[in-house]
Amino acid sequence: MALSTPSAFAEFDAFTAALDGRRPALFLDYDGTLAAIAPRPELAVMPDGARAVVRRLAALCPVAFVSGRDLDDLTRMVAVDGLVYAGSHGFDLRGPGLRRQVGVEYLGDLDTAEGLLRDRLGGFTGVLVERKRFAIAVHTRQAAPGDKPAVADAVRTLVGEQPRLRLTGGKELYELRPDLPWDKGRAVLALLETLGLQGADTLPVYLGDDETDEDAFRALAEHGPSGGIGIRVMEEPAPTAATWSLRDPDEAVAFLGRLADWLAAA
Ligand SMILES: O=P(O)(O)OC[C@H]1O[C@H](O[C@H]2O[C@H](CO)[C@@H](O)[C@H](O)[C@H]2O)[C@H](O)[C@@H](O)[C@@H]1O
Repeated sequence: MALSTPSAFAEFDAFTAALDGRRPALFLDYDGTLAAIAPRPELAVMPDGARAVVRRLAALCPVAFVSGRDLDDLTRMVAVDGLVYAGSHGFDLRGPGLRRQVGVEYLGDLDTAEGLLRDRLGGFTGVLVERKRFAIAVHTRQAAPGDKPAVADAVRTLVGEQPRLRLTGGKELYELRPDLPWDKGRAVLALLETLGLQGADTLPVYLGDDETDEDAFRALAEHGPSGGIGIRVMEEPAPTAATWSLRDPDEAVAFLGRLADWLAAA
């Protein structure tokens, strides 16, 4: 686990040298990576400038979004046609000629858990239960600080009662998802295979900011002969399996713009 990683923006020439003549296949996280963190999910809007850069890049190399958001929500927020989108942390995939859902047999478990969470957490002001097709997020960003330990206890108790689901974390949230060996990393590897991007001429590059993105960084670090590059978006150095970093979503957009210029000139 690296603690300090070079900036892919400040050291852009070194970053492009690491591509080693290969075309990047870009995998982009949404919240905290291209959209700044906001008080509520619907307020985390991707700037038009970011959308324009994504459109430019999509004409130059493969681009996919991989997010914890619900697939339809993610697709609506990004609003760029023709891309591959993976929602619910990679359980729900859609793109041109592509449709795959992992864990359909867990939808009933998620429905049950959602009902119980809404019942048990309804008394906590500011706690938001967000249902995605293949995951449930419990947001505590707007909760009273004094309520947060009780919310955490309630979530953990419920997960203990639902052995077919597992708990993951994130920025001011708890998430329940099918207890399957599937995550953003496995979804990215599956996409590389499905989209025919495993050739020696392509290098996967994943941008993300959160603990669920670490699954993708690890998967790419361990990925076959061609490997892959992880870029963690983070304001402070933190342990990460990524090998490069960017400071915040603004810098991520600036980096992607520079990458688009570089690819267009190449
Ligand atoms: O995989 P991502 O695209 O990074 O999605 C992870 C979660 O992002 C959203 O929650 C986070 O962003 C919210 C808006 O900025 C913020 O209010 C919240 O505290 C963050 O945890 C989204 O709502 C979740 O469904 C995603 O799983």
